[in-house]
This record gives sequence, structure tokens and C-alpha cells, in this order.
Amino acid sequence: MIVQTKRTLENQEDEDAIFHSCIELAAANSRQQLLEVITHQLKKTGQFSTTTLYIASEEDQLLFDVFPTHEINNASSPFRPFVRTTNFDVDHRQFLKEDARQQFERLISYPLFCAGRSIGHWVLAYEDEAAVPDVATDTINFITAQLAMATSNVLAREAISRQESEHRLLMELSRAISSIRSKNDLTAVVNNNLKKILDFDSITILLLNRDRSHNAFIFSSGHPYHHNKFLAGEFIDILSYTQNCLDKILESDDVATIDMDQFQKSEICPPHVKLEFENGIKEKLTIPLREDNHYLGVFCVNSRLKGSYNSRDLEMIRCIACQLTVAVSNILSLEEILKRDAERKNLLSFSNAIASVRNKEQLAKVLSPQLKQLLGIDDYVICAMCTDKLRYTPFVHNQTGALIQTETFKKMLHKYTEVEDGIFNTAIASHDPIVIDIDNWYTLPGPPPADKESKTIATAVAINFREEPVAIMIYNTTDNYPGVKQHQLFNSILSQLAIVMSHIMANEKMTREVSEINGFRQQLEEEKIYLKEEIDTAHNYSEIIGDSTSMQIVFRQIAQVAPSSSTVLILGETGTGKELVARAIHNNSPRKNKLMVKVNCAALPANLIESELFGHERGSFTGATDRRIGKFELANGGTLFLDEIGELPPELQVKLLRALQEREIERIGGKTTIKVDIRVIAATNRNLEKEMNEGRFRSDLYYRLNIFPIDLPALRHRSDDIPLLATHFIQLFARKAGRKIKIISNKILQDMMAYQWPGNIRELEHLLERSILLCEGDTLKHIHLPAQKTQALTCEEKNDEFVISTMEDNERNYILQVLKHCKGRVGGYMGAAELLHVPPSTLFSKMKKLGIRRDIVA
Ligand SMILES: Nc1ncnc2c1ncn2[C@@H]1O[C@H](COP(=O)(O)OP(=O)(O)OP(=O)(O)O)[C@@H](O)[C@H]1O
Repeated sequence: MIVQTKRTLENQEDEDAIFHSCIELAAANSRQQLLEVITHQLKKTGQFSTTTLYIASEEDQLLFDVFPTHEINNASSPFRPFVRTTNFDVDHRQFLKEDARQQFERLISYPLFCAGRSIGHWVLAYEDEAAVPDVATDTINFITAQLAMATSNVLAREAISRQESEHRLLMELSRAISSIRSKNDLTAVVNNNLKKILDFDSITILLLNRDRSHNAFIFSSGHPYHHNKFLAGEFIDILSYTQNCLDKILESDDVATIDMDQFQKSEICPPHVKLEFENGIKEKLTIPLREDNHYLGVFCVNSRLKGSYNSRDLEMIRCIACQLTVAVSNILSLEEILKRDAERKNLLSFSNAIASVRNKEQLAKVLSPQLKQLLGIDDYVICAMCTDKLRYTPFVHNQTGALIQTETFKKMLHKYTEVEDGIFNTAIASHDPIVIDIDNWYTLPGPPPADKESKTIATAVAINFREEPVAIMIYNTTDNYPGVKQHQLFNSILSQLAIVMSHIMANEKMTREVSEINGFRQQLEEEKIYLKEEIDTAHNYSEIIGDSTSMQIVFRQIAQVAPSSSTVLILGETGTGKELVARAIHNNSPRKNKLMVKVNCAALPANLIESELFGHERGSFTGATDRRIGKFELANGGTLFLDEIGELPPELQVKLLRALQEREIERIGGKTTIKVDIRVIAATNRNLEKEMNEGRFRSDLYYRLNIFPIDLPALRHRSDDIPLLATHFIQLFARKAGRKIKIISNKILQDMMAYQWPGNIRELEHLLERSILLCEGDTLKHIHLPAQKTQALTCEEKNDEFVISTMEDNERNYILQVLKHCKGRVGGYMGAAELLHVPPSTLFSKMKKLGIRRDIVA
């Protein structure tokens, strides 16, 4: 109900004034103009002392307050409680301050309606009750309607202009944000642009990386952090934002208002927020910066006043947060790009640095500064799995690292450790670096010892390269594990490292193998020289001289056994020609194009015979610096001549027996058996049967060897061969000495035939060689038979002289004798060819060569 006025308008002048005022009201563009019309024009009509216009906006906003004693302040306005009522008939003065209450006797309130909606009240204050005019209701309605419309117009204009301004500022912000490239740029925008749009005391922007493992803060210039002497720069990088606090903020997903009085008491309140509180911040508004499903950060507005932000401000904060999200996303992406770029550069520099590395020493030299520079790693040991795949051992380490210099670490650098030690195997199984718990460290069986005093912490990372795992153990004394922050770079570096290590390992293996091959080559060279000498020697004795019946038997046996691969046992006193016979068997066998390898079982120390026979692997015994193949392998495809077999130690007799039975051998220290195809010829001057009976020679080996025995007669038992042998050796040594000795006295010959020859043909050979050297003239008149057996003879008589003839002559004469004996028959039963053990065709060609005609003989 509208309060009735006491006085009525009396004349037309007043009506004109009201009409005029209303026209002016309609034309008012601003509060100022509106105020002027009310105070100057309408005052004439209302004759009030002062007036107030309340607008019932959402926030009960006071539009005008022209009370001289009151500040324009929403909170303190005396009419604030009534603006939502359409009228009030209470004694308004009770709401006035003391001085105002005394000043005004009457307050009249007129409701203002616009488009059917109450928009506020027009309150008139009168100092004197009597001064209240008596205005007609129509007139009052007319004026309030005009005033409501004018006020509504001004409010609409203001709203438009405010929106325009906000729009302009947001555009500016948007422009500024679009040019943000770094945290520094963002800080500048926060400081320069936000203040124009929003009223605040300070701003905090929290930036989160994807896994929220660390975050950075950007503080506006008014923030107390800028006054903290420990913190320099516009933003800081800290980990102190407790996860709980962060989760709580992000949970809201919209603007959340935090009462700092309460929050600073809670456990989850981070230190910098406490600092804000201590610096007078009473209210904090937070809103997450979210892009799709990722939280990029949090935007915080800090205020020293509580409840100072209205819904329009909150909308503005949301709007700013949207823009900041774009900026933060750009910053993080750009940082990621720059980080990747830097990592690529670092990786490239790392690749270049280690590209030329060829060995461990070079690797350590290059690696240590690189790991320090790129990842901040000081003390590290890189371990590689051994070839047995059961153990691992340090491969390369920082030789100048402080921790590694300690005695405990030095010891572990030469250790082999089981792969299943709880560290290496765990590191291999894990895709990520594993951090080793220092307390468990001591309970594990094999890991490198840690220095408990230095509080060492180890990080182990493993990588596989071509199924060869290598692990890097990094030691440090802080819990800021190197490599964690630059995980990707770390992994890339490790992958490259693994490649280089595998190259080094391959190089080392190759060098080892090359040296082994060189060893073999050298060995083969030696073998070649040895064999050449053997062959040269063999060639000297390629002819077995002897015509005695016993030698005929030997020849026959050689011819019988040679074509087969049967084992032959040659028995006979020393110097009877056992080796010569062995070589004859080999040269007449299908194996003649391969080697006949001789092993003198008596000439080697017992401990070397095995290696000599079967070979050995590198490192299989002290002194085995290289791999060496044995005589069995060397003779593969040919003949193995085991001279002096009777001297073989019993333990080797077993091994030899096995090798002969299995036809395969095993190198000393070797893990595999090697098949060999050899023919064995053994020889001894001992009575092997007696040796066997007396237990010095294994019976099984004896029977294995005694498959085809050839018994060589002692020279004293075939003395009729002495002239032939003497002729052969005199010719040989005379030629060698460049002499022409053709004649030997019959006396000497008879003495020689009477001599026992304990050294057999070798003794004869040496005696004649010496005698020829001492002989003067072309007749051998003296030989030096051992005195106790015989005496030196001097043969004076010419008719006693033994005429030396050539082999050819001897051969011719002998064939002639045989042909005579066979009555000129060459082939067939009991023909000369059969008696001489040669094919008839061979004998024919021989006869042709020697100029023997059958018919002459017959
Ligand atoms: N029938 C032979 N004709 C020519 N030379 C022979 C004959 N028999 C042996 N010799 C020579 O006698 C020397 C000794 O021969 P060989 O080494 O073969 O005897 P051995 O029985 O093997 O001796 P040892 O038992 O001492 O090893 C050699 O120089 C060899 O050429």
C-alpha cells in the first residue's frame, strides 16, 4: 500500500514541472543524469529533504544513496532489509544512524515496477513532518512508473557497457594468452591483464605434468612468495602440494571457495597456502584447468576479503580458467617439445661420443662425463652377463667416482655374481628402473657391497640387447634417483649403450678368436716344418735295404698289411728300422696322401703326452695359454705312428685304448668329443708280451695293438744283408761328403759281418758315416768298430778288396741272379716277379730300364 501524501498539487505549474521532470528522466543515460533529475527536478515535486533509490537486483544492489551522512556502501545502508518488500510502513527512522534519525522525521518509500517486475524502491526522507507534500496517487504512480523505467534504462545501459568492457578485456586477455609460450609469458599476463578483469589480491597457478609427479607454481606479483627471501624468480618448482589437497581441489571440477581460516588449520594445507594466510589472505577461489580428461593445473584467486566475489565474478573466473587452460596446455606442449628436442640433441651428442668407442677403456672415458652431463650420474657400474648365462660381472665403471674409489666397491669390481641374486634378475625382469632397498641390500647373497656409512642407494636398470642382458647399477647418496626425471632419455641412452657394449663384446671375442687363429696358424707352421723334416728324413730312408730271408718275410708282411687300415705292431731291437717299416706301410697305403704323424711316447714327460695326443683347450691347465690340437687330430685321415709304445704310462694306456676303440677323442678341458679317422702303427723295442705279463702294459691295449705284428730281425741275425747295407751307406755318405769312395776291403766286410751290432742298422750307419769322413783316398781301409767287440783291421791285399758298386748295378745283378734261379721265367708261379713281390709288368719295365734281356739269362 502506498503511503498517502498530506498535500495535493495545487496548480498547473506543478503538473508541468512533473511532466518536464519525467521527460528528463526518460532522457537520463547515466546514474549521474538520473541523480540530477531526481535531486533537482523531482525534489520540487516531492519537497523531500533527501532521497535514496534502491534497486532490487539479485545482489540487493544500492543504486543511489544520497544521504549526506551515509557512504555509498551496500553493507551499511539502512534500507537494505526492505528492498525486497514492495512497501513498508514501519518507522524507518529506527534504521538510521543516530544523527540521521534526529535529522529526519519522516521516510516515504515508493515501490518501483518495470514490466511487471519490482526493481526497487524510491525512498524520500523528510526533516519536517509538515513538509511532506500531499501528492495525488495518480501523480505518484506516474512519477514512480517514469522513474522505474528511467532506472531500468540506466541499468540496462550500464549492463551493456559493462559487458562491452568485459568483452573487450576478455578479448585482450585472449590475445595476450594466445601469445603465451612459456611460464614467464604466463606470469606476465597474470600480472598485466588479469587485474583489469578481476579484483584480487594475488593469483596462483599450479601446473601439473601428466603423471602429477611434479608441479610448478606461477605466482602473481602480489603474492607473498615474492617477498620470501629464499625463493627467487617468478615461479617455483616444488613437490610440496600434497596429493590429498590436490585431489580435493580437482574433485570439485568447478570454482570452489576455500575459507582460509579453516583450511590453514587442516593437515593437508600446503606450506605456501599457510604463507598466504599469514599474509592476510582470507578466501581462496580455486578452479581446475582441465583439457579433455586431463588436469593441467589449478587456477587460484586469493582475496583478503571474505564473500567479495559474486556470481558474475565466478562466471568471469570460469571464463579466465578456460583461457588459461589453453595457455597452460600450450606451455606444457611446448615444454615437452623443447624437452624432447633437447633430449634428441643430447642423445645425438651421446651417440656421436660413443660411436667411435672400440673397447672398455675408451667406453669408460667417454661414458663417465656423458652420464654426468646428461643425467647427473656420478657413480655407476655397468654389469654384463657372462657367457655361461649364470653369472654377471662388472663391465665398465666410472673410475673416478667417489663411492667407487672406496675399498668395498673396489672389491666388487672383480667379482662374479650369480644372476639370480635378487638384483640383476629383478632388474632384467622389470621394464623400469628398480630402486634397491638399502636395508635389504645386506641380506642379498651376491650384490655389490654398499657402504652403509655413506648411505648408498642403488638404482638398477637392465636392458636386453640381442638377448644379452646388461644392467647398469647407479649409486648415490640422495633419494633423487638419477634418470627418473628423464626416464625416456635414460632408456634411450641405455639402449645405445647396450649396442656399444655388444659391439665391444663382439670385438673382444673376435680379438680372442683372431689370436687363437694366429696361434693355430703358428702351430700349423710349426707342424708343417716338423712334418717337412720328417718327410725329408723319410725320403732319405725310403729304401729298405735287405735281401735276407727274414727281410723277405718283412717285405711280404708290409705288402699284405699296407692296403688295409689295420693296426700294426712293429717289434724289434733299437735301430732295426721300425720307423722305416712304418713309413713304408703308410706310403703304400691308401692314406699315403695324408700325413703320417709320429709320437715318441718315450720322449715326452708323462704329463704332456696326453695333451700331445689329444690336444687341449685354452686355460684347461696351467700353461695352456692357447688352444692346441693333438696328434690324433693332426693325423686325421692319415696314420698315427706311436713309437716306443712300451713306454706309455699306465693312465694314458687307458685313454689310448678308449681312443682306439671309439675312434674319437676329447681335448683336455674340452666338452665335446671329436671323431677321428686314423690308422695306428705302434712300435716298441721292448718285449711287449713280457711287459704285459709282468703287469706294466695293459693286456687289453696289447691285444688291441697286436693285430698285425711285424717282427724286425736284428742285424746280427741277417748279416748277409751287411754288404748291401754297407754299399748303400758308403754311397750315401760319400756323395754327401763329396767323396768318391767305391771300394771297401773284404777284411772290413768280414769284421762287420762278425760284429754283433747291438745298435743294429743305426749303429752301422753311424759307423760308416764316421769312417768315410776319416777315410783318405778312394778305398775304405779302416772302420772303427767298438774295440771290445772286434779290432780295427787294415786290409792290405788287393784281392781282399770289396768293390763297391752302385745300387743300379746291384739291382741289375740281383734281378739277373733271381732270373737265373727261375730259369728266365718272369711271371707265373714261382716266377721272378712272384719271388720279388712285384707285379710282372713292374719287373718287365725295371728289366727294360736296367738293360736286362730275358733270353740272355735263359
Ligand atoms: N733296412 C734298412 N735299410 C736302410 N736303412 C735302414 C734300414 N733299417 C734301418 N735303417 C736306418 O737305420 C736307422 C734307424 O732306423 P729306425 O729309426 O727305423 O729304427 P728303429 O727300429 O725305429 O729304432 P728305435 O727303436 O731306436 O726307434 C735309420 O737311419 C734308418 O734309415
